Amino acid sequence: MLMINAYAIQRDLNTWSKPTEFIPERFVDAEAEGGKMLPFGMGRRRCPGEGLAIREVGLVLGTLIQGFEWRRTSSEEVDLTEGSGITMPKANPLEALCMPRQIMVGTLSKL
Ligand code: HEM
Repeated sequence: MLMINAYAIQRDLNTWSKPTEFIPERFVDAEAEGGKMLPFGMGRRRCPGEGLAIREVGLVLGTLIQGFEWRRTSSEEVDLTEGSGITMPKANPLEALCMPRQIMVGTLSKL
């Protein structure tokens, strides 16, 4: 079995500028730097659910943003420290406040 170290590859300073910084713009264009990211693996055993996953993530995130107002629980930045584990969990769980957007209250109350 061949396993690649995606964690190290995706932090390689020869490939990424400021690899540990949150710069979502690098993923806007598949030709840009973000096109080098490997969240679904590579080769014959590459994740077959990639197409579904990409659509699902966009749909879920869009729905949460459309339906709710989101706030941090304090004025401090969200702690993005990495925990240990295969799926790279956060060290500390994310806590956030959410309120239904006024325009969505009618729809949400019917669910
Ligand atoms: C954000 C969501 C997802 C991520 C980040 C992800 C990531 C991965 C990765 C990294 C692998 C290993 C690839 C390799 O060995 O090179 C994998 C394998 C796999 N994924 Fe996903 N995946 C996601 C969602 C899904 C979904 C939605 C499905 C199915 C509906 C799925 C089905 C599979 C299967 C069956 C394999 C094993 C493929 C094989 O061993 O031949 N994944 N996935």
